Amino acid sequence: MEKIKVKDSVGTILIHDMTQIIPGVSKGPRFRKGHIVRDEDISVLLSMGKEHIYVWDQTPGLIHENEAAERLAQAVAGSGLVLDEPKEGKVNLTAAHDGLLYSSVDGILALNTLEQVILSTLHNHYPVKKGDIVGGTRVVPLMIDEAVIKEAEGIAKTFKEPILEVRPLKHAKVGIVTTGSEVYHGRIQDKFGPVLRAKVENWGSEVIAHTLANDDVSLIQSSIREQLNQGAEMVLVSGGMSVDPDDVTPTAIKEMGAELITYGAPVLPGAMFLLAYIGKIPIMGLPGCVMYSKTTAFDLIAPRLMTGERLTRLDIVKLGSGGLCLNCPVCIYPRCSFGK
Ligand SMILES: Nc1nc2c(c(=O)[nH]1)N[C@H]1C(S)=C(S)[C@@H](COP(=O)(O)OP(=O)(O)OC[C@H]3O[C@@H](n4cnc5c(N)ncnc54)[C@H](O)[C@@H]3O)O[C@H]1N2
Ligand code: MOO
Repeated sequence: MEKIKVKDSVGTILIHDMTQIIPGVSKGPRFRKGHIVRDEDISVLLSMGKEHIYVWDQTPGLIHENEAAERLAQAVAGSGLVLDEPKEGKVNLTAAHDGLLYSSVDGILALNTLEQVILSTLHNHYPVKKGDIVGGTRVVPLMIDEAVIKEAEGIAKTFKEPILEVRPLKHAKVGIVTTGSEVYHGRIQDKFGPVLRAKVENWGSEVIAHTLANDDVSLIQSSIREQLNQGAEMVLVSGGMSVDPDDVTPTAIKEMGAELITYGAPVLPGAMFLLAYIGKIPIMGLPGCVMYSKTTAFDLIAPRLMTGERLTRLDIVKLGSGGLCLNCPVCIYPRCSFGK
């Protein structure tokens, strides 16, 4: 590519965004691609350390960084994503709606293995709000061989699912069965139900029934059945999940003909979590920590179920790496390592 002295560049067209960084103040394009250099720009360009600029070079087979970034973004984007305009050679992918990011670890690796190709994303299963940036694409050089981008596009097509996708959480009718003799007999006030209701509503779903049940297998089972008859599409059973003789919730769920996916999850807090299905309907057993701790296994697993994903035991055991909550004085999940 031909370069010319900035001093001689008045009237030429910039072929890429030119970034100015003022430490502690700002970072961004001071001049955009396509800008026609004016007299008064020369001193600014020199102050940004640019003594030379490139002149457009139409070498066949090479494409500009902006086009490369756009094509990469299009290749990886599935539903629920918006592609921003290229800025400084980079294209951001933002969430078109609230939901959960599904990002393919293998797909991201395959693309980044190509020289000079960059795809950077949030973690798989990151909860996102509409407008959040979930990933970005760019290439390293200003002009890149189009064959590299074609290869990236080909790789993206070999994956069954999109490399990046934001899935919305579907509205679910949720039933809650709160176990525990102390609550059932009114010895203490129920503090679990309100926590679960708030989480369910925050995920855009609704609680259609809330039943208190003594620590009694058949009473817990009949409470679950009744909620299923009322149309529950997900049932949460709280308490009675650990090792005391009165902890009968797992037995109740297992013995009512549910398909047990897991009793136990490599997540702290939330190790005594249970997931089972009756037909398509997930039944979860939630240990006491789900009431006590701000974020637990429940927060990692329930939103995935609400996207319609059917989870296997392997999905649950994969949570071990990153499954340890740091118990920060103020919870900043998901901006932390939990669930990553
Ligand atoms: N030796 C062991 N101890 C504990 C284990 C273990 O494996 N071995 N597991 C621990 C873990 S992890 C958890 S989490 C807790 C609780 O598990 P549970 O689900 O069995 O909880 P409960 O025994 O039913 O209740 C614990 C505690 O919370 C109060 N509670 C329960 N439900 C309500 C409610 N609806 N409203 C208000 N308060 C409620 C209950 O009164 C108890 O004080 O066990 C660890 N221990
Ligand atoms: O299940 Mo406890 O569920 O680890 O705090």
